[in-house]
Amino acid sequence: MNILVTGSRGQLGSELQELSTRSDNHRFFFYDLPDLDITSPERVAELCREHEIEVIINCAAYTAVDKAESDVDAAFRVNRDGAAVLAACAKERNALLVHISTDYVFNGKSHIPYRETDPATPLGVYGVSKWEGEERIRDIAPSHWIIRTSWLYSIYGANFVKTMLRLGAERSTLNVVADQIGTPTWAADLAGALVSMLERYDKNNHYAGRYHYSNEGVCSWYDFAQAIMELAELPCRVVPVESSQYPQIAERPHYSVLNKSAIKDEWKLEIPYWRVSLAAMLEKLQHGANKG
Ligand SMILES: NC(=O)C1=CN([C@@H]2O[C@H](COP(=O)(O)OP(=O)(O)OC[C@H]3O[C@@H](n4cnc5c(N)ncnc54)[C@H](OP(=O)(O)O)[C@@H]3O)[C@@H](O)[C@H]2O)C=CC1
Ligand SMILES: Cc1cn([C@H]2C[C@H](O)[C@@H](COP(=O)(O)OP(=O)(O)O[C@H]3O[C@@H](C)C(=O)[C@@H](O)[C@H]3O)O2)c(=O)[nH]c1=O
Repeated sequence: MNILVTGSRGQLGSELQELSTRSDNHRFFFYDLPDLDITSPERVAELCREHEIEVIINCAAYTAVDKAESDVDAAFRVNRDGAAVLAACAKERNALLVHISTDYVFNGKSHIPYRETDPATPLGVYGVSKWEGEERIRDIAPSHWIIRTSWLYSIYGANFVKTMLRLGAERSTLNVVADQIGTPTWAADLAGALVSMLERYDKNNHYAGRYHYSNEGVCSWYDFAQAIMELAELPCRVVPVESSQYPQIAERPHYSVLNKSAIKDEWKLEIPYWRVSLAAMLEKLQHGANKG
């Protein structure tokens, strides 16, 4: 199949690029700004025509959670309107749209892992813009997978793991919130899951579905930071604090663990435990693979 990957220089897009070199079954076409702006219907249509695209994987997004609170129009333009543009193009071409969304569509009031059918009531602009993007896709594209994930990190780009490694090397103590609970996800695992699903995708069988995917297990950002320091053997002491002691512009959900039963049962995926994946990512970084 011919697959277009948007936002290809981000964390997930870069992991897909790395994986694509090992896939003989598909032809991947990777695009990011400025060559492809997903808010341009003309450019999206042109590239899809040129490469005879059958699947679009949308990794493009506005992901700056705090900045989105003041940069509202930009967040909605990419996360809602860009998603709608891709959905319209997928419909026109009879193509599958694989769209990535977030645990931040939930308000965090639950105490059991969120299912795909649980109501979305996002707390901030980023979450609302991603939720509205999901809704546009459901309304427009007959064939789509909406895949919600959480706490992504990668050797590529900027993320919490790299921030902790940097701060851990500079400081002797670090305050990290312990009352926000979720699950980290190595973007390499998510990329692998997407490719594995696409290997088994039947393009004659239109399907609209929503799935949750993260690594296995549960932790707070504090636990995550603690594990990073331990595995990277950094002497920094991580101090657990409440969200109120670490003021941020956007409110984050206190609990955003995702229930992954649907994707595991339907696609027979084996998902690694978050600490195992963290160790694998750090190992890769240690071997000089730090990208961006
Ligand atoms: N990061 C996380 O923790 C999580 C992310 N997600 C979701 O997963 C997906 C992938 O995230 P991740 O890889 O971390 O994202 P990144 O922020 O690493 O990458 C997003 C990419 O999209 C590009 N982009 C931004 N605007 C446009 C546009 N208008 N047209 C085309 N490309 C654009 C960005 O370019 P530039 O950098 O130049 O702006 C960047 O290269 C996103 O949908 C995100 O919402 C879900 C849960 C957690
Ligand atoms: C750097 C730092 C962060 N924190 C807190 C802030 C925040 O609550 C949490 C994580 O910080 P970040 O800024 O990396 O988190 P954030 O940008 O909220 O990460 C989110 O990004 C979007 C795109 C998603 O979709 C989410 O799944 C999630 O990954 O850790 C500390 O407590 N101490 C620190 O020193």
